[in-house]
Amino acid sequence: MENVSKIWLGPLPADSPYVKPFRMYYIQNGVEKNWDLLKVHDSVAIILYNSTRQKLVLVRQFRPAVYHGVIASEQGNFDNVDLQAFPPSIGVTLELCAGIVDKSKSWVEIAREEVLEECGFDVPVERIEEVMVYRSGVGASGAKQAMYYCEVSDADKANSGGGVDDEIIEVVELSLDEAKRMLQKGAVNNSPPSCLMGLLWFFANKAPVTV
Ligand SMILES: O=c1ccn([C@@H]2O[C@H](COP(=O)(O)OP(=O)(O)O[C@H]3O[C@H](CO)[C@@H](O)[C@H](O)[C@H]3O)[C@@H](O)[C@H]2O)c(=O)[nH]1
Repeated sequence: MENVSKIWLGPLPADSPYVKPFRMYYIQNGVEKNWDLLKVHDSVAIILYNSTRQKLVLVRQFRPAVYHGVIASEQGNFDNVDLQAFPPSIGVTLELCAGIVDKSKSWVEIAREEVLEECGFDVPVERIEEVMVYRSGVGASGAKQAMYYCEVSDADKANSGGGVDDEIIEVVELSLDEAKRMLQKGAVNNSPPSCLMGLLWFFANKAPVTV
């Protein structure tokens, strides 16, 4: 996964299918203001719990934006990045199974497809429960994300997951203790807030009661 050998930046092409930057102007309290925005796709994310193995199912992947963010925080810019000093592994995240809403299907159907493509579980939409809907990137994109929960079992496993086309996604099973450690006070990890919130929701609402 971290077999990344060369990294460089370039200007955003105007026809990017993923990100469109623009400036919004508005008048608030009689004062003209503006705000620079990014239009990005809405998305779904799915908390997956494998009850056969009592494990949470997450995904690991190299995230260019996280790699960039880590280096920008550390060295203040992204010039002359030294791959020895900043190995690509620093841009690898642990996240909920997720996907962008870029097709005209219902959101829960898109969630079902992501569970199959990324994690290899074939479940009907009736078993996917909506948890909550929120806005991410409130400073830059305001994109909507719907979070779902689905309990799976080994019997639902249809393939090994890993994504489609040239996606490189590793399926990771976390014990509940390992997941709890991600939420401990002082924990530092690369996971997005949606993943951490999803884990908190799981522990508050779904985790098996242990005596
Ligand atoms: O610049 C880009 C952007 C996306 N892709 C492709 O598009 C896919 C989109 O992936 P998908 O699995 O549909 O969505 P995610 O990348 O998982 O991202 C969603 O899930 C994340 C975790 O919740 C959120 O942070 C994001 O905002 C949300 O879009 C990627 O894998 C790539 O194949 C590119 O090739 N280039």
